Amino acid sequence: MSQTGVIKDQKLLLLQKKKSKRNLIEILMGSIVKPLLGDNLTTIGSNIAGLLFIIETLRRYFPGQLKVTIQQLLVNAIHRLPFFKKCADKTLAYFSPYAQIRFREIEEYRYNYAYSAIKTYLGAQVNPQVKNLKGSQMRGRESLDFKRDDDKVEDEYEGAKMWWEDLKSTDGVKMCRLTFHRSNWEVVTGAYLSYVVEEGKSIEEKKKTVRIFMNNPSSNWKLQMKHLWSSIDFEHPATFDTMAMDPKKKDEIMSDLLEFREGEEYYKKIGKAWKRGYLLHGPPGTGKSTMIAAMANLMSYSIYDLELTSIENNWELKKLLLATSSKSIIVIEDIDCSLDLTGERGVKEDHQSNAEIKREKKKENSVTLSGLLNFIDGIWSAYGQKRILVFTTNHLGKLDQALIRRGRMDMHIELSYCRFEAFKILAKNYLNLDSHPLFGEIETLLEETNMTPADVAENLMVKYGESGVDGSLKGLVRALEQMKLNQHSNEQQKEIEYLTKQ
Ligand SMILES: Nc1ncnc2c1ncn2[C@@H]1O[C@H](COP(=O)(O)OP(=O)(O)OP(=O)(O)O)[C@@H](O)[C@H]1O
Ligand SMILES: [Mg+2]
Repeated sequence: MSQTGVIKDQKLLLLQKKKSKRNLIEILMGSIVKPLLGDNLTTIGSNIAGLLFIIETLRRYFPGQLKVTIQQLLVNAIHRLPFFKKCADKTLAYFSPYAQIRFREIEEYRYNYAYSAIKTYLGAQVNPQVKNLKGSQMRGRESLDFKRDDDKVEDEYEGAKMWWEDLKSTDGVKMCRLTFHRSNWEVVTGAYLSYVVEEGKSIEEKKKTVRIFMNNPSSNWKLQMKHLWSSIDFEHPATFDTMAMDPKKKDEIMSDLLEFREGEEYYKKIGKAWKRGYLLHGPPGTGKSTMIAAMANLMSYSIYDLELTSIENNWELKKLLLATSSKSIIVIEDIDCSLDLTGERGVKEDHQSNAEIKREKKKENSVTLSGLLNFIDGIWSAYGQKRILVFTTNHLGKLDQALIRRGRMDMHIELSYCRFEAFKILAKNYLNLDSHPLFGEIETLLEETNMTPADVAENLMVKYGESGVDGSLKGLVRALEQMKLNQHSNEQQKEIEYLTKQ
C-alpha cells in the first residue's frame, strides 16, 4: 500500500472514532443540546456560546428562580459529559455573562463580618411581595419582628439586578453566593456591596440583640456538618443595678468596662490589642455567672461560653476562638476544673525519662494551659479586637500564676459573701424595701456569718404566711441565726479535733 493510502486509512479510522464519540454524546445530551453539536471540537466553543445566548435570552424573559433553574439544567446536561466537562467549564467561565462572589461565615478560620451583615441586610428585605417570612418577639419589645426567610433573594441596585442564594459548603460552614451580570461589575463590587454591608451593620447596631454561643463538640464539626458554635438570643435579665455587691467595687468595674468600650484610640496609641481580661473568683452562689450576664447587658456584647471539656486539643481551641466575633465576651467558667493546670508549663529538665517525654507528647494533643496562653498572648494580639475574656473559679489558689498574672487578666474581681451593702440591693430588688426595723439585726448577723447572696435571695423570695415582707425578713433572720449556730459548732468541733491531735 502507498504512503498516501495509509494516511487515508488512518484519517478514516480517526473520523470513525470521532463519529462514534459524537454519537455517544448525542445520546447523552438528548434533544436539548444535540442540535447544537457541530462536526468537530473546534465548533464546541461557539456552540456553547450559542447555548449561553439562549440561556441569556431565557434569563431576560423568565424571572428569578426559573432563570437559574434553566441555566442549571443546561449546565448540568453539559457537565454530565465527562468527555468535555473540562473544556465546557473553561468555555462557560469565559463566555458566561455572569459572575459570582461567595461569602463564607468562617473564612480561613476567622469570622467573616461581611457574611453576618449581608444576612441581616437580606433578612430585612421585607415587603408585601415577599412570600416567606419568619416572625419573632424579643424580650422587652412590644412589636413582632419580621425577617425574610428565603433561600434565594433577588435584589436591585441602581438598575442592576443581583441574585443572592444560601448555600451549604462541604465543610459545613454557612455561606451565601451573589450572582450578577458582568456588565455591572463596577457597581456591584464597589457601591452595591459596600451599601449592603453598611446597611446590614447599621440594622444590627439598631436591633443589637445579644446572643449566647455554646461550642459544639468537635466530633460534630465534621460528622454532622454542624457549626463550631450554636447560639440563641441572650435574655438574662441581670444588670449591674441588680447585682448585690459593694457599690464602690461595682462602680469601679462598670467604669472599667465602659472605658474599655470607648477605648479604640487609647489601645491604638499604646500599641496593644483591644482586649481585656477579668478573673472572677469567689465561693459558689456569690454572683460570678450573674456578673457575666450583667457585663453582656451593659456592653451589648454577645457571650461565647467556651466549654473546654468538649474539645480535644489546642488546634481546636484556636479554631474556636478565631471563629468568635468582635464585641464579645469569651467565658471559661470554672477554669480550674476545665484545664489540667499542673506542671505543663514547668521548666523542662535535661534528663527527662522516656515516660515523661511520652506524657508531654500526649499533653501536646490535648487542650493545655499553654495553648490557651499562647492564644491570649500570641494570635490574640494580632487578631482579637474588642474582646473581653472572663475566667471564673471557686479556687483562686489552684490557678497557675502564669494564667492570672497582670497583663493577662487585667482585673481580679472577688465576689464574696453577702454583707449589708449587698443585702440592701437584694432587699430593694426582691421586696422593694429601702429600710425596715429588722435591717439592724440583719446587718449584724450578716457580718457574723458567711451567707452567699444566692442564699439571701432565696430567703427573700419566700413569703412566710400572710405576713409578706415582714415574714420574708423574719425568715432570713432565722436562717442567719441557724447558720451562726452551725458555724459556731463547726468551729468548736475543729478546736476539739485540733486539741486531741496535740
Ligand atoms: N451578687 C449577687 N447579686 C445578685 N444576685 C445574686 C448574686 N449572687 C448570687 N445571686 C443570685 O444567686 C443565683 C446564683 O448565682 P450565680 O450563678 O451567679 O453564682 P456563681 O458565683 O456563678 O456560682 P458558681 O460558682 O456555683 O457558679 C443567681 O441566679 C442570682 O439570682
Ligand atoms: Mg457560676
